Amino acid sequence: MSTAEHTARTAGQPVGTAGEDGVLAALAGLLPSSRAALVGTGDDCAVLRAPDGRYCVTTDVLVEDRHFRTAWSTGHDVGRRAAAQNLADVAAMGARPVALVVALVVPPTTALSWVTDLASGLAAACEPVGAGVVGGDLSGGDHLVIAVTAHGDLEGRAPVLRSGARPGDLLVHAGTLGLSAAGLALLDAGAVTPRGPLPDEVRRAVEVFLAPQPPLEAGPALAEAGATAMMDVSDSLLRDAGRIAASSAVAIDLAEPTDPASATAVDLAALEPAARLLGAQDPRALARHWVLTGGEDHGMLAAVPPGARDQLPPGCRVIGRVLPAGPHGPRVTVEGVLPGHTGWDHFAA
Ligand SMILES: Nc1ncnc2c1ncn2[C@@H]1O[C@H](COP(=O)(O)OP(=O)(O)OP(=O)(O)O)[C@@H](O)[C@H]1O
Ligand SMILES: Cc1ncc(C[n+]2csc(CCOP(=O)(O)O)c2C)c(N)n1
Ligand SMILES: [Mg+2]
Ligand SMILES: [Mg+2]
Ligand SMILES: [Mg+2]
Repeated sequence: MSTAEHTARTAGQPVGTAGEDGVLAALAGLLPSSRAALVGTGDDCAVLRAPDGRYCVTTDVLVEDRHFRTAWSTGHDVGRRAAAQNLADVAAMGARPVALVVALVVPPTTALSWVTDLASGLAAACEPVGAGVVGGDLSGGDHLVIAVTAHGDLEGRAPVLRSGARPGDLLVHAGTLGLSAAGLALLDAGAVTPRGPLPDEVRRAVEVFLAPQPPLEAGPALAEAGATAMMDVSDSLLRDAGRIAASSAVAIDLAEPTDPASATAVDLAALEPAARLLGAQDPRALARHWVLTGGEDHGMLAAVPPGARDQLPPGCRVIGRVLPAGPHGPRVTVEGVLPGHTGWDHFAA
């Protein structure tokens, strides 16, 4: 279908029924392309040609009550999270973040200290990786909105796209899986209060939800190790592995997290206390659900050739394998089984 036909057919449809992919498809082809774009829309970052090389750029927005609640998160937490999710997109190209610009929409009643806390959170996330905040914009509005644009230096490496995974590759992951979703579930149920004393066994989940700490070093390290495809996990392991599968025209089979021999079994064990605190009838099943469908941990998910197994960066685990697409086309299975619910979609029906 041409973009014009697509636009005509879908014009009256609310975004709430189109789904994120539907909204992006409606935009695709209407947006002007850039002479400088080596990689345009569709990956974690665009890659632009610069006079002496190429660099990455990406943007992500945080919206009050959609991504965070001020009853749970301090300004510092939101600043760390806003930086982290963009730094993770840069790292997921195999680049090192260098500079952010930050646009803020702030209701007039917001305490100035919330905004200065936000700045200190941005600094806390950026300084350790040598990135700076070099500009932004300010507006008043009804809700807090934080839009961050991040720039990354590929240091001469080729960018690692979502589209390069090949059958035979190993699927690897660095970082946590499901902790953020567990933290959200605990806060949402009122099982913990963020600024009250947190039980030790669930502290990490709440902390990761409030301010994820992606293993940013793993991005460039995986690129150096020969990663063929990479992205950060923002919407869920299943959904984002599905994006690598679709972009690369391959199938992906994940290890079963409830199998004690699988690399994701450690995630399951870390999540079960949270599931028990929530009174889940089957804590393992809820923990498995978080591992597979929870987003916002922002770990690095990559495909690597089997020969790279011995050069994986610290903390990187093999969690699945890349297969030919087969008669069903690109898709993600868990030990051969097609999962039902897959993860977060802002515009899911
Ligand atoms: N409004 C838009 N206009 C043009 N391109 C867009 C727009 N929104 C998203 N995209 C592009 O679509 C692709 C997928 O976006 P998406 O936001 O899902 O990726 P992400 O930022 O890696 O993930 P997340 O936002 O879940 O952290 C990216 O290449 C992004 O630049
Ligand atoms: C108050 C509150 N309710 C729900 C969630 C869960 N959530 C929101 S967006 C998202 C996916 C990634 O977003 P994006 O694709 O925009 O990066 C998830 C898992 C939250 N963080 N805060
Ligand atoms: Mg991403
Ligand atoms: Mg995004
Ligand atoms: Mg998303």
